[in-house]
Amino acid sequence: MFGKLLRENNIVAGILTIVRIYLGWAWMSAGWGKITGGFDASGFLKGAIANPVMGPDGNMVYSGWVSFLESFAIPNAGLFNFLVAWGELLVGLGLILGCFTTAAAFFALVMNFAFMLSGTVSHNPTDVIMGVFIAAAGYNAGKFGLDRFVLPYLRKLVSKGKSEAGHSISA
Ligand SMILES: COC1=C(OC)C(=O)C(C/C=C(\C)CC/C=C(\C)CC/C=C(\C)CC/C=C(\C)CC/C=C(\C)CC/C=C(\C)CC/C=C(\C)CC/C=C(\C)CC/C=C(\C)CCC=C(C)C)=C(C)C1=O
Repeated sequence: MFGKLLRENNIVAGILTIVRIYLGWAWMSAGWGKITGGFDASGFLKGAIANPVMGPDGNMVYSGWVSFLESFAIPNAGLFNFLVAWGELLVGLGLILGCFTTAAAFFALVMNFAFMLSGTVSHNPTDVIMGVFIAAAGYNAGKFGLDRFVLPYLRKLVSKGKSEAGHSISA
């Protein structure tokens, strides 16, 4: 019942539009700041490895993640500087405009979890709460946005492609 309300109700769509724009603005300005300010994640990554998240027993909780940072993220810091800065900007734009909203919310969550696993709390948990509602609402979160036009257009394009493929097979 709650799922249906989230995914179909117009008032919920209106509330999610406000949440989307608020969250999108935060992502977009963070990304824009990184792109224009020259961003280097390597200091943060080294810090995350030196001070990993510890459990109550004094052991590392996310040792697999720390290995990933050490063996893949640090040697490819240039790639992550690009991915994080532009990812933040695009996710922000997508959420503000309501364009590919579900995909934008999904990638926002990927980044929130990457930051939290690296030991930063900041406003990641509240971003996650907003992101989960936006992603769970699917089309309804972008109903008052570009998704209203973009998704039906893409659906038409795909079904046209499918029927053309069908013709060529049967011909
Ligand atoms: C509070 O948090 C925090 C931050 O701060 C927000 C931070 O920084 C940081 C600091 C961060 C660092 C120092 C980096 C740390 C690095 C790591 C931990 C390494 C590991 C990192 C990762 C694994 C993350 C990697 C990044 C990923 C996966 C993100 C990738 C993102 C994308 C590819 C973008 C996806 C976006 C989508 C899908 C939305 C796209 C939609 C748009 C752009 C809309 C555009 C629309 C238009 C332009 C309009 C045009 C219209 C169109 C197209 C439609 C046409 C219409 C028709 C009808 C045809 C921390 C810690 C933090 O704790």
